[in-house]
Amino acid sequence: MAAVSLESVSKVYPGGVRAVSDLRLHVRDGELMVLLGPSGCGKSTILRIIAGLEEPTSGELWLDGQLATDLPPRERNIAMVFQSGALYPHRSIQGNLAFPLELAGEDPDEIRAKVVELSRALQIEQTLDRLPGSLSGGQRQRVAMGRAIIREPSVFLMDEPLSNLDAALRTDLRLEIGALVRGLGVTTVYVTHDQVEALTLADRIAVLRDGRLEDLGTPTQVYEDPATAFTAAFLGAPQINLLAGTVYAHLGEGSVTIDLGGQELRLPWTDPRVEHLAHHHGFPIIVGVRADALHPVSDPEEGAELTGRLRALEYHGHEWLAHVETDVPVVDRDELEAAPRDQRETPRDESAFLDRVRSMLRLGSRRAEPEPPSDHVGAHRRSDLVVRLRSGHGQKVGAPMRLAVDVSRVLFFDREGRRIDPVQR
Ligand SMILES: Nc1ncnc2c1ncn2[C@@H]1O[C@H](COP(=O)(O)OP(=O)(O)OP(=O)(O)O)[C@@H](O)[C@H]1O
Repeated sequence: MAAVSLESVSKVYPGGVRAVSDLRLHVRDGELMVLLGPSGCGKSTILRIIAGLEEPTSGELWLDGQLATDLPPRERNIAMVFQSGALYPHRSIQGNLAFPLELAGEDPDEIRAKVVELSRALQIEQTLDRLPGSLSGGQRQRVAMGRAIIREPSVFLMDEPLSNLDAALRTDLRLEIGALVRGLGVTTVYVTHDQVEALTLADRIAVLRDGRLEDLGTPTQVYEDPATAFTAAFLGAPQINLLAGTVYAHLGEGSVTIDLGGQELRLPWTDPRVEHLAHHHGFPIIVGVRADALHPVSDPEEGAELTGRLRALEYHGHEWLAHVETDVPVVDRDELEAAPRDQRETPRDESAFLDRVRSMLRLGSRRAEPEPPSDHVGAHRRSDLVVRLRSGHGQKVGAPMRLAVDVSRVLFFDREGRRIDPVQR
């Protein structure tokens, strides 16, 4: 039985903003579900609907098998922590933690015991007699979590609880939140736009885009086997390379090639993805290649190679990132935004396809190159491939670079951004 079920839930705010669209999501009992997506995709609205702070426009909410759509918030047995959990400034930390139990009329000795136990788990036992004003941001957030969880809610909701903390503290507290909610076995829905938080914390991640569920799976499923190009681009740093290609099935030769504007990748018939790719013969697709699926080599295998010129080398401490200029048309994530889904191009109508793809995913960080000079083909935008290197040793900026492509890890998406071969869930 799902502890929290949203059945076809939609939310349209007064004024017409559609924040959530036809969402079906089942959070299992004891599960830590992370809602991940860019700003404005509806994450907080979903959390507020679960808490009862917002009414869905349509659809149903079920809590522990009971229809809860119209249940008042206080009858839901749900606790919520926000970005900066507000504390009572004139009550000690002990008083803040005890407050929900005092309200519930619990025995003072039991309250004291619970407060001490929880403050130990949250590593704030030395602060119990102090006022919130004297605590660090991280300690205050620990108290806020403790206060929310002390009355043992059946569902724990967290809305970006770490976003106001510095990086080191975020890492510490992230680990502690995971340990705490798993230790207590409380069903938790955790909202963030930080992919690292999502990947490290979640049992499952629900990726949201424009109020819709884009993908749902364990961290490894959504990272390694993403259902859409949007998910692939949202998860992972550096961001996945998204290339525009065209599929050609060669029945005689027994292979499928992906034409990448002058360069090509080849898949033998033995590759299980070929069967699905062959249906797209003559059509443009999106090819996703993670930075660590590319390796500089002197003698790559035919059909698993991309060539270019090393334009820049970036030192990141634990790794180097090579920016390799190629003639491969790169799909620019900055320009990807919601595309109309009823639009259809004819095969090989690549410039229309690219225009659409550019307007499909709007997420990101990588800056587009200036418009291509005249020796570039068609309307394609030429840009860099990003390659992860363990060492920059021996690499010379400006030199030609041959890259072996780990074709088994390449992801193929149709022009709507959906995976061409079926994902495993
Ligand atoms: N009370 C409201 N009235 C009208 N529109 C709203 C209201 N609350 C949110 N919205 C809109 O609904 C959409 C979803 O907002 P929501 O806060 O749920 O997204 P989010 O993913 O949590 O964003 P963020 O990460 O920036 O907090 C946005 O377009 C937002 O402007």
